[in-house]
Amino acid sequence: CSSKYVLSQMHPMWQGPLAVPGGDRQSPIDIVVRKSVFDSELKPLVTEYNPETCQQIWNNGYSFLVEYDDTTDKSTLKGGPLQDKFRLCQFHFHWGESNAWGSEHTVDRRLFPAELHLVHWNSDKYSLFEEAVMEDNGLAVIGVFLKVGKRHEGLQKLVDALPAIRHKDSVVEFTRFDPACLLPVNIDDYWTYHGSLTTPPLTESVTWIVMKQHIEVSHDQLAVFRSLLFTSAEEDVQKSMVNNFRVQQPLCGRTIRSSFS
Ligand SMILES: NS(=O)(=O)c1ncc[nH]1
Ligand SMILES: [Zn+2]
Repeated sequence: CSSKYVLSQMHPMWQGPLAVPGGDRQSPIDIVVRKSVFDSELKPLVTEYNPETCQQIWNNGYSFLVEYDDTTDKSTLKGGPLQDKFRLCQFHFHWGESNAWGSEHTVDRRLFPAELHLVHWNSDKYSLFEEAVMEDNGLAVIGVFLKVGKRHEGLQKLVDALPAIRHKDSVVEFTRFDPACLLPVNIDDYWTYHGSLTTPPLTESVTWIVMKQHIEVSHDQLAVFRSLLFTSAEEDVQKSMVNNFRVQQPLCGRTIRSSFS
């Protein structure tokens, strides 16, 4: 599936090139439900997250990341489509300037106001994220759609920390946060496919696991996400951190499997 470089004026460079030369398993994509294939061999996902491994929250100039200590197998993911054990290293979100869009993946073209990504790397095969990120089976990212509705009590601790990291490269200590509280009630129903990171280095090393069930956050909670800035404190022009999602990529004949029929 050949790809061409097309850089539009409005294309923010943080997204990296719109297309990766020779990339035939890029993300994000639209999940066409009726074209997904039920795979009865897919197992339930097993997450074992230890809140004690939560370390900091920071603004990296395109999203905010909650980072975990991944020097030991304390917060892990296994099962589902995965053969190995994966270690949680961080989670972050993508969102829009309005509630009408913001997610990276879509379901039958349906957009959600935001999407959570929990990023894990294969600690059975590799010893560092930086190593795993270059390998086919190196990463596993859980995607969870966010809808605007009732306030998410577990998210509020994170929302309250955001004003302290408004600018790019700001970081604050953030501890004892259990990312399991951000997962939907039902994590047995998901779609899975082989894809890539959606931000640089865009490497094709991700087993994507996109949850069918969304979580709800309040309008006000999402508004605080939008109060973050892409820009550092020194820059003259401050740009609000919104629409930090990548454009969708060609499926290139890939099959999306579902864990449910
Ligand atoms: N958005 S993503 O989860 O594909 C990602 N994680 C790290 C870099 N990019
Ligand atoms: Zn992401």
